[in-house]
Amino acid sequence: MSSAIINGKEIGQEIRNAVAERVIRLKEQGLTPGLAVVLVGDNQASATYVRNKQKSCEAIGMYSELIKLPEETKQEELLTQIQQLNQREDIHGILVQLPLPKHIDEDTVIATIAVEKDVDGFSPVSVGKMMLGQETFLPCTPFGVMKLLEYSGIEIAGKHAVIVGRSHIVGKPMGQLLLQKDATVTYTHSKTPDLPSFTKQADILIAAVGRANFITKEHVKEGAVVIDVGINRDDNNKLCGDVNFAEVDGIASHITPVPGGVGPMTITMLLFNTVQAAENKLAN
Ligand SMILES: Nc1nc(=O)c2c([nH]1)NC[C@@H]1CN(c3ccc(C(=O)N[C@@H](CCC(=O)O)C(=O)O)cc3)C=[N+]21
Repeated sequence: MSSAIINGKEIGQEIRNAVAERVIRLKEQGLTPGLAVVLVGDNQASATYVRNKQKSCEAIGMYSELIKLPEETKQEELLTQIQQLNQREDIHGILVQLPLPKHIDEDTVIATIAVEKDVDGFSPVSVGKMMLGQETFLPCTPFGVMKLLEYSGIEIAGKHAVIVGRSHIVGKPMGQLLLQKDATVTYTHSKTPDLPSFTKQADILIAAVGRANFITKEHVKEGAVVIDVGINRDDNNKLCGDVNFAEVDGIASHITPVPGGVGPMTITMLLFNTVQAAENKLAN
């Protein structure tokens, strides 16, 4: 029997519809939620992502503004831009598209974003609050995965979640959010010896390694829920995840496809956070 497909496009759309309703309520009160996306340089993939984010904003009636800066932008200039966005009344969320050019220090840039506008949830204060279980913007990709699990009726408490990958923006926060829902969490990564001996124990397996088709049938226990966070290009330049879908299909109970799984949820939760930021401003 083949695995149940967790449809991120569909679940994302359902959440976006609810977010669109909140946009209407805000507009009735004279406030249009606004997202600023800062793009430095001309990375082709980044340009595509940014366009998708803007289109998604417009589709639900939000305002979005692209601040496009040249590759050779100095760090100081970028920081000044962010400080200006921090001050703006019409901008509620700020996203600085990563990666940034090598001469710019990402940590410094992200730490400059006002915490109440940090809709990516990447700033040190946001991360600290998340760790403490305090109210804050959650990073969009792990937040989106939590929504996928919730909408698919997958129980988390008491389950063994194994994370493959320890990035600041996916792996680390993903484990934290699952832990907060009472999963037992194991972190694995590129230096983990005998990876399958760990991943084979997973009730919920999160693949966030960034290597095409890296997770194969040897890694997966019968009946596991497999969440594929990867966005890679295979040898034929086709979009694919970290999981070898064809191999794992039928072993997993549930699996997310790429495209149409986690990706659309990342953008959905960005919209969600931005509307929340606007609502917070109205409340304060
Ligand atoms: N500050 C910052 N925040 C981010 O959230 C951020 C970032 N920088 N840098 C780049 C990554 C990548 N990312 C994606 C979001 C959605 C899809 C997505 O919607 N993917 C579609 C397919 C899109 C396609 O066809 O190419 C899918 O999986 O179905 C992909 C990738 C956000 N990122």
